Amino acid sequence: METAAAASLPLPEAFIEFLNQNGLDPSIYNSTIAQSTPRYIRLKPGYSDSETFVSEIEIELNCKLDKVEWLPGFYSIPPHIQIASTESYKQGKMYGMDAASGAAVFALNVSSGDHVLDLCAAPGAKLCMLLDLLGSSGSLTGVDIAKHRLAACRTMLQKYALGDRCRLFVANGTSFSLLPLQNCTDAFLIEETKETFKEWTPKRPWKERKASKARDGITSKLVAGTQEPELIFYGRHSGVVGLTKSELFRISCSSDSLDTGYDKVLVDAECTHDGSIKHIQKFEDWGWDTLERRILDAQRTDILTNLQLQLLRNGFRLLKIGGSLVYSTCSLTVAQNEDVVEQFLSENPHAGLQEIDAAKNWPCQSGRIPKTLRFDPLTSQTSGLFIAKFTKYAA
Ligand SMILES: C[S@@+](CC[C@H](N)C(=O)[O-])C[C@H]1O[C@@H](n2cnc3c(N)ncnc32)[C@H](O)[C@@H]1O
Repeated sequence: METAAAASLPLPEAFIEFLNQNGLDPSIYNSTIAQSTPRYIRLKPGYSDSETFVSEIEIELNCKLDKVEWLPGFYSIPPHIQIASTESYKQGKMYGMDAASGAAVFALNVSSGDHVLDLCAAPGAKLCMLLDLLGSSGSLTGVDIAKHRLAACRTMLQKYALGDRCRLFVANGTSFSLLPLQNCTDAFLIEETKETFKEWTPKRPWKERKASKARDGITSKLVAGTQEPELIFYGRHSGVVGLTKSELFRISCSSDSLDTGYDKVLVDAECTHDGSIKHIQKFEDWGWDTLERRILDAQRTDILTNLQLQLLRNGFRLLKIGGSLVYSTCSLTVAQNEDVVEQFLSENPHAGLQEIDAAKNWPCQSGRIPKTLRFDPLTSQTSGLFIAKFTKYAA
């Protein structure tokens, strides 16, 4: 039956077989669904409940904003509406962000004062939302292995003056070990003779730029985790200002019996992006053979699932006892989601899945493991996303 329905879709047979193997309905990749799925925008807190502001945006976009009742601050707009040229977007009062992605951030339950780690942070849509939820206390540490992507994230933080409590590291998330600064700063006596971090400025001395350029060449060799994380941005209240370099890097987690750590960790892992219909549709232009290489190749999937598991393990290692970790991917395959969760739980007796309370009103379904969630594009009217939330019972 499924294959017959799928035959009418412009998808290669190998992809349809892949979907069937993963228990996915090929009809979700129907171009009609892609065209009818709305776009979502997130309004900055302080603006999201202002009727005047909503009306202003409606005039700017020349369309009606429909409030997403199940997700605070989110509105849907017709899929063809472009937001990038509007003043509200340019001023950082409105962001383009899929509602399912917003749900992954919301699931983390970030509150003011939390120390949050975003282990796969670039290009930063979720990081910006995390910072908005954090408000004026706590801290956020963003990590990504791709320097150019994290640099784009930094540009956004600077442009919208969002990064006051944030620091960004180019580093391998599978081995990143730096703890939030609040745990150790009190213990330091900052010696005046040592060079300390001054307030961040994009204009760095020539000597520093040269050193950074030399490091760029080796960023791609971060894989084995031997490379020191590279701090590419820090805000005035991120805890970095006033520390020496050795102090910054000493605050690291070296033992497995960690009783301090981050209150909240987001692992929005690298994946095949097959849950995004818009992404899959791009292969019509890129060529279906590219899709076979990037999504269907078993060897690549093995490498990816291994990476996802390692990111989850390390994120959990850096989580404090009683803290929460959200693992999310925009893949709908079991291998990158439930299998990773199952494997992780089997090796971590101190990890448990947590119910996502807010999800009772969300348009999603349970994953194959109870308490995990799947946003399926067909029923949720969002992009596809998998979410699992863990807590740490002991070190
Ligand atoms: C799904 S994207 C993250 C999207 C991001 N959370 C956002 O909301 O904009 C996955 C990210 O993981 C990063 N990544 C891949 N391998 C990594 C690793 N070993 N350590 C840290 N980041 C990694 C990629 O560079 C990519 O930016």
